[in-house]
Amino acid sequence: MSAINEGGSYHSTPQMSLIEILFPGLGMVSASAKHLLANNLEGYTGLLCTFGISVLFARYAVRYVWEIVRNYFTSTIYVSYYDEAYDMLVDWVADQPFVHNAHSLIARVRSPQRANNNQNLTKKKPLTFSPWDGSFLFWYKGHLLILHCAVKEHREDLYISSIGLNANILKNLIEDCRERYLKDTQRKISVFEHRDGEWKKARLRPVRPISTVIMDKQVKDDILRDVDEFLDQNMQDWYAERGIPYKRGYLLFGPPGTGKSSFSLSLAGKHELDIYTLQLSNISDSTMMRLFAELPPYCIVLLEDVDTAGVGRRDSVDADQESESKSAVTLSGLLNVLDGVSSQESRILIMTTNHIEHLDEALIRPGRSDKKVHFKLADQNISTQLFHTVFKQVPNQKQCNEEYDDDTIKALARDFASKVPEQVFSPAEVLSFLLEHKKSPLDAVSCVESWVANAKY
Ligand SMILES: Nc1ncnc2c1ncn2[C@@H]1O[C@H](COP(=O)(O)OP(=O)(O)OP(=O)(O)O)[C@@H](O)[C@H]1O
Repeated sequence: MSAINEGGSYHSTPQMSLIEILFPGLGMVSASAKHLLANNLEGYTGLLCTFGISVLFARYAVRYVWEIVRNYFTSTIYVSYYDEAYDMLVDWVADQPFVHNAHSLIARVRSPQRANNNQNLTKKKPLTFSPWDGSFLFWYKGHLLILHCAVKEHREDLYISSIGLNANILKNLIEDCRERYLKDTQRKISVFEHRDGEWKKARLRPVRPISTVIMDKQVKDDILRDVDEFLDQNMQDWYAERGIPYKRGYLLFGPPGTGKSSFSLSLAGKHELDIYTLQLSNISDSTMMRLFAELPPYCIVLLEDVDTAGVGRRDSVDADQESESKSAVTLSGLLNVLDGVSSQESRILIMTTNHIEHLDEALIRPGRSDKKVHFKLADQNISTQLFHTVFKQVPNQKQCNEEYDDDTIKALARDFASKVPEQVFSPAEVLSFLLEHKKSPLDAVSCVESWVANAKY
């Protein structure tokens, strides 16, 4: 251990050594102070120097003591930005009184989906503030806690610490955040996307009743029964006893706007499952493998438009090109991940495509796509049901449509559907037309022929 003597050289003393052990660097600071004063820096200059050095040292000492306290006398829970616990904690923190006194904050526009049920969202683009980049003290159930926000490359990780070596109060807090978050997100589906090679919750979508996705009744009943059966409580054991991997895959195919994505979201809502969506065109095989390995049990993995992701038929893909591809998923990479050990069990895979004919046989064989569901353009039945969806009599809206009783609506629906040519328009197109005339079913019927003529011919 060294200090500076009057001549500027270094020497060691036992006292200094002890101080240096407790506060590394203090010896240097105090020797420098002595040195300055010994050189006859008098009056205010000397005082100012001493004061400055003391302040510097005090800050250093406080930080040092704090590090010791933090490491040996506190408990800490770390919450990663990429984990859903982060969303739970941030939502809770944003509503805490200590946020008002925080000196470093981040402002976010809170989307209506993320707002609490009891929050007034009449204001356009409501703002929410949360602490950012710093440490913040607050009280929780009589305990003094510290929230530390550590910003790294535009993202922040959170740490909460309490005094004492028992982390129970911190666990209680996270559990409270979780309960509150689940209450706020009831009847909503969490949609996860990949960001920086990790899953991150991107949005909450309101649950859409499966009855509002209009398709052939038999086809719908068949797939719903299949999913119900797969998710049955005893099914995992059933699969395990027979050594069959517990996973199920569906391929939804058909023209754009026929309800493939809507059906997937409704299915997730019906079974209270989260959806993990992957855009295969902008990730590599290794990233995809890691993401699949990190999937939680019981979720839906949605691979949309698989035909556009460069995983088309093997005969149309240059073998060299496939093996060299480092930035996009390859067909063999995808097949490996769907079958491999890293692929999470107890998950439902849904692939959607507009062009089933562009997909390799290997991708759509049973085991990877256990059921293939054809989503069709609107036929008479679909057009009739869409008409009912838009003009159905809702009790508290009856006064708007009181001149139309159920029988009249039925008759108008039949009339409307007979004027829409079969297998020409997608349900999305028919729905869009009906919404333009949502105030008047009569208008919808009288305008449909000219719409058909203008739209397609
Ligand atoms: N069968 C349907 N029943 C009810 N609504 C539908 C149906 N098909 C489409 N729609 C409506 O049209 C819109 C687009 O549908 P959706 O995105 O589900 O189609 P998609 O088949 O997934 O299209 P794409 O192949 O382009 O992804 C949705 O808002 C949905 O409400």
